[in-house]
Amino acid sequence: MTYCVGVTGGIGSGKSAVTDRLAALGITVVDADVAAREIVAPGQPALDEIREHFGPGVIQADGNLDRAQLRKIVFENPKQRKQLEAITHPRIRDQLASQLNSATSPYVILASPLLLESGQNSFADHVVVVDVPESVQLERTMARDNNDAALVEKIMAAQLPRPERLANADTVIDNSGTLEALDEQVVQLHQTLLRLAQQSPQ
Ligand SMILES: CC(C)(COP(=O)(O)OP(=O)(O)OC[C@H]1O[C@@H](n2cnc3c(N)ncnc32)[C@H](O)[C@@H]1O)[C@@H](O)C(=O)NCCC(=O)NCCS
Ligand SMILES: Nc1ncnc2c1ncn2[C@@H]1O[C@H](COP(=O)(O)OP(=O)(O)OP(=O)(O)O)[C@@H](O)[C@H]1O
Repeated sequence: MTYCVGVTGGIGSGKSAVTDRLAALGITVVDADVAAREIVAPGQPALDEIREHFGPGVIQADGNLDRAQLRKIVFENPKQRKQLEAITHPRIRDQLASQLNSATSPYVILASPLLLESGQNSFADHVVVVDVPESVQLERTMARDNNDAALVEKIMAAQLPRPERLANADTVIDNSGTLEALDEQVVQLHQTLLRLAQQSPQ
């Protein structure tokens, strides 16, 4: 398999800001949030299981998952979140494996908010953590998603605490500054990853 770089970070830390820039440099980005949507598309078995477990109230009239409804249920109740993860995570993992296997760029990115929590880091040869203080995570996520602070805090509480995430990093990208400061770090990161990928015995 192509040299795999896991990119993680809490909600709103700037994973997409980093991976969009790497994609623009020609690197294939496999995204767990995208895979999570693909495996619950209408007609997929995971959507039927979600309907059976959570009831018809989490399905919209057009047959798509009512994400806002399910979001409220699972982040209010850790037991329900675990049930949803039991349905989705094995399928997300299979989807990621198949997408990673078909990548042909010099290295491949696996972007995932739950890289460490869900064991997806077993795919990764190198782990990059995109890091900001929790106050910045909260502020940027609220500005982006129009969610209230209480919900964002509950989502953050369902993810690894910042010190534990940082303890698992091979490289840390500090995204507390401007997007220009991020650009500079990403250019350097790309050079480092090209070198590591080239050195890696495949
Ligand atoms: C609950 C759902 C329907 C809410 O959908 P919504 O469109 O509002 O959010 P989206 O999927 O874009 O996720 C937004 C962010 O929430 C966080 N998040 C999502 N699921 C989880 C989870 N199970 N635990 C902790 N944080 C999570 C991530 O930071 C993610 O980037 C959805 O997040 C979901 O199906 N989650 C379970 C699958 C999963 O774990 N996905 C994360 C990638 S592995
Ligand atoms: N350095 C920065 N300065 C200002 N805004 C930023 C910066 N980096 C990212 N943002 C903005 O913060 C928000 C969160 O960033 P982004 O969507 O990249 O995070 P993410 O880690 O991918 O989030 P999620 O886990 O929810 O998918 C976005 O609106 C993005 O445009």
